[in-house]
Amino acid sequence: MSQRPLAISLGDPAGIGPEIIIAAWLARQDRDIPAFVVAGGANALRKAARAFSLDCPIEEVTEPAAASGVFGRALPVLRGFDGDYAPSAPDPAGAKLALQSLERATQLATDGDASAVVTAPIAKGLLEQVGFTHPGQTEFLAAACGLPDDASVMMLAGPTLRAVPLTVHCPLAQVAQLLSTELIVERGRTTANALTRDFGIARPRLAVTGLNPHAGEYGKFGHEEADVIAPAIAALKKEGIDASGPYPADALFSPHSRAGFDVALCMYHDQALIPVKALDFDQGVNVTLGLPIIRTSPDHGTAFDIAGHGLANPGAMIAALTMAGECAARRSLAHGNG
Ligand SMILES: NC(=O)C1=CN([C@@H]2O[C@H](COP(=O)(O)OP(=O)(O)OC[C@H]3O[C@@H](n4cnc5c(N)ncnc54)[C@H](O)[C@@H]3O)[C@@H](O)[C@H]2O)C=CC1
Ligand SMILES: NCC(=O)COP(=O)(O)O
Repeated sequence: MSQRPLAISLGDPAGIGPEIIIAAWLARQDRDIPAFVVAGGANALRKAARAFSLDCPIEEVTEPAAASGVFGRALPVLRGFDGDYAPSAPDPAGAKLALQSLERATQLATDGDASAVVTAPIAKGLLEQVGFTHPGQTEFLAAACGLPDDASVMMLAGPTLRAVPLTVHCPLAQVAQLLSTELIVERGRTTANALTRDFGIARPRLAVTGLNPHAGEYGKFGHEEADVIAPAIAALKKEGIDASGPYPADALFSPHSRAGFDVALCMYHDQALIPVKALDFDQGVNVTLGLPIIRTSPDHGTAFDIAGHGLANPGAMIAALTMAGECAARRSLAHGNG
């Protein structure tokens, strides 16, 4: 296992980020969670621990390398910037802290000082108000790695199902125009490579959904399956990738069908995220594929409605930390650092 810590961004301090980070630290021994360091926000985390009367000492560190030594006795937090803890009351100051933390945690990974970045939830609309210009963190991370926004691919992964939305944060009305054979081939290729590199699946099986009801019903309910999706599947197969479909999306997530693939490539956000969250909400991980760095995140959002109430389940954050650690170990082994 790599000795470098995982870097966690705080997320929006008005959301459930602080409480699930603290809960994950408290579970570190029981759940065998790799050492992590939070990028900034020591005051906010200290106040959150106090608000829940949790025994979570916060220790500020100046270097990420110090985090692994601290992790057993205290939650290590990188010194540098801070803010307040006001659960359920999002404001621009909190959004600014969330952005600073995201930028710093990402930099730790791109500089090689952290083995992966794990992001706590942010509210994209609020972040935009303080200068965030990307649709989401998935695209921000690609840019931080010096790649075009569309180089990164979002995958939602739980114990039961993995699913990739091929189009993500866009109006549903634009999905059909945004889909192209090239986009499906590129994202399918990135997904297949990442499942091999980071998840150890030698020959991943990709099941591709249709866009329309009944995958178009022989053209009666739409033509994207024949015009755009089937040619992409043929091109992926030609590259030696085990892709099949297009399948009617309504039946693809049944237990019978799930046994036959490693990942579903879905045409739009909700087609992919609804089944993963319905099946695995408290263990669902959002993982970014196609980058030189590893990034995971819990599948859920800021949950402003329950922040500060002690209702947040830390399971998805713990799963994100565990998955990041496993992917980092796999990359480290592949580089001969085992
Ligand atoms: N990875 C990220 O940074 C993500 C951020 N978001 C952002 O979060 C904000 C709120 O989005 P919503 O659609 O309301 O989704 P949400 O996931 O924040 O909340 C949906 C529902 O699930 C509940 N919930 C969420 N996480 C929970 C947990 N760990 N334990 C117990 N209950 C939980 C909430 O209380 C709420 O009722 C948006 O601004 C969105 O941009 C949404 C998804 C992912
Ligand atoms: N619905 C997933 C989501 O909003 C997470 O997006 P990102 O910030 O990880 O790109």
